[in-house]
This record gives sequence, structure tokens and C-alpha cells, in this order.
Amino acid sequence: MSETPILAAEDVTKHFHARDGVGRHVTVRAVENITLRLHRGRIAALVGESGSGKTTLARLLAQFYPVTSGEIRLRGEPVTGPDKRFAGEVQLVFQDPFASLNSLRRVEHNLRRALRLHAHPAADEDVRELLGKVNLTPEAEFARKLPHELSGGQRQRVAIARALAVRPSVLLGDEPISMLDVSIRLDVLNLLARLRDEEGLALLYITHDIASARYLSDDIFVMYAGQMIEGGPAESVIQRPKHPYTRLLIDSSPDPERAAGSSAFTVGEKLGEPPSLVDPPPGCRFHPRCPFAKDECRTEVPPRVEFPDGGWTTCWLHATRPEDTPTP
Ligand SMILES: Nc1ncnc2c1ncn2[C@@H]1O[C@H](COP(=O)(O)OP(=O)(O)OP(=O)(O)O)[C@@H](O)[C@H]1O
Repeated sequence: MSETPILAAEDVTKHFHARDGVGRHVTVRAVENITLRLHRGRIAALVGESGSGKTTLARLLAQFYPVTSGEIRLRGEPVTGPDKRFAGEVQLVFQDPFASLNSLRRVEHNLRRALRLHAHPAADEDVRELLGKVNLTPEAEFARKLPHELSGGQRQRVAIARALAVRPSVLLGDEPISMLDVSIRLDVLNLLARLRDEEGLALLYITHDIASARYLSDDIFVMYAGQMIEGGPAESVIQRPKHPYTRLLIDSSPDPERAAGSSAFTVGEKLGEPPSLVDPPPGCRFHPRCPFAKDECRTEVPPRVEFPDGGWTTCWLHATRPEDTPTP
């Protein structure tokens, strides 16, 4: 895509320093060498098992903490820390809507506060406009409610309205539907799709559930053990997965027709636990679980291979090494 991305992670790495079970200092390689670009009016889904680094990547994009190496860029310019301009452009929506709402104050107070923080007017009309944008009508009635008087789905809509108060250009949704009842998940996904279409927002949708990623997103990116292993237009990733791990995610996913169904993968049950991020396997990190692993998968990092359908993967099954190419 030629247009400058609104928000981008360019070759970003994040290592955490932590202690292991017996108190030794260890380095957790949570995210390594990832490039992810978010474009106006498009939804990118980030999919992967628990612990694959999705939240860490979203938090790097949101400037929650600094990168170990690489760069976060806003409209092409490197970002050096969270400032007011950045917060006015990039907002996070959490799994738990209570995380971003003051539960002791009415909806209107929560929204007015967010509006004022970013120097927008905070008249009744502005509050009503925000509630209308997230389909909470009659607006005046919802404005008077306390967060606990709302259903989970309504609360998540208020959290989204709060994020919209600053008129951002990017929303980062970290599993925004996984705590909601299955019956209302689709409503929230449809709301996100509408915000993309009507407001031109760039959206990152983080999920365990590849079926909901297919339903909502334009592009899908797959993370495995801190690395990005496949990406491309949603339909090409779903219809023609290139990496054996992506294939496994699709096969383990609930019925794809149930777009917002269960959020649980069964990959772990089939193949055992994902690898340690303290001491990851050499070569391709997926090789210990891969039914197709070859010798080079165990020792050499696979190169990135691009496909005519716009997809790409890092996998030795698709790569040809120079020495494998027959000489004429
Ligand atoms: N502050 C931290 N200090 C040490 N390790 C961390 C920290 N934050 C995350 N990690 C580790 O980084 C790895 C990636 O975690 P992350 O939460 O990004 O994964 P995830 O894919 O979002 O998982 P989930 O879907 O369960 O939220 C995990 O091994 C996690 O334990």
C-alpha cells in the first residue's frame, strides 16, 4: 500500500527483564523485529495464541513503554514518547471496559472528562453526539446512567465513545469483545466496522479468534512466539494460509460462519504449550510443533516469502535457498 500509514511499528523489538522461577535474571523476548502498518479506513487483525506478544505490540504502538529497538512512527514521523498530540491521535480500547471508565461517575461525566482532556467542547450536545456514534440511544437516557447500570456490550460502547472523544485517527482494540456475551459480540464488531467506514479510522483488532478476524478485518497478521509469521489480505490468509501454524489456527477455530463465536484456540491441546520466550527454539520458532519441519527449520531462521495474492510468510516450506536452485 503506497499511502503513508497513520501509525506504524517498524522493525520493532521489545525485551523485558524479569526473574525466572528460581530468581535468576532472564530476558523475555516478547516482540522481535516486527513491522506492522495501520492505514486510514482499514482494519488490521492481529491473531495468535496467548503469550505470543500481541498485547506487547499494541502497547508499543500506544507508547505505553519504549521499544528496545526499532521505531514507532505516526504519519511517517518517529514518535519519541507519549505526548498530547499522540494521545489525540491514538487510543486504546481494552478487553475490560471498566478499565477505562470511572465506575463511580455517570456516563456523561466520563465522556465530558475525555472531551475536556483534549480541549474539545464538552457541551451536552457533544456528549449526545458521542453516544449517537456508538448507537446508545436515547442518548439522554444513557448519559445519566452509571457504568454498572449498563450491560457489558453497552459498557464497551461507552468505552469506545470515550476513546472517540479525542477524535483519534487510530483505535487499538485489545480483545475488545472477548469479555462480552456471544450474543452481543457481533454488534460491537459491526460498530467497529462502521467507525472504519464512516470515520475513516485505522483500527488494530487483537484477537484469539481467527473467525472474528475474518469477519471484521481487511488484513490479518499472525504472531507466533513474539514474531510475525504471516500476513496479508484477510481472505487470502484464510483461504490460502501459507504457514503451517496459520493453517492450524484455522483448523482449530470454531465454525467460521459463526463470526463472533468462541474465542478459545485448541492449538495448545493438540500440540502442547508454545515455546519459551526466554530461550526460544533456534531456526523457525514453530519447528518443535511443526509436522513438516525439515533440517533447515531447526537451525536457520526462515526468510520472508511474498506471494502474488498479497500474502507473505516466513517459512522454509516456501523458500528456495540459492544452493537448492538447479544451475542451468
Ligand atoms: N512487563 C512484563 N515483564 C515481563 N514479561 C512480560 C511483561 N509483559 C509481557 N511479558 C511477557 O511477554 C510475553 C508476551 O505477552 P503478551 O501479553 O504480549 O502476549 P499476548 O499474545 O497478548 O497474550 P494474551 O492473549 O494472553 O494477552 C509473555 O511471555 C509475557 O509473560
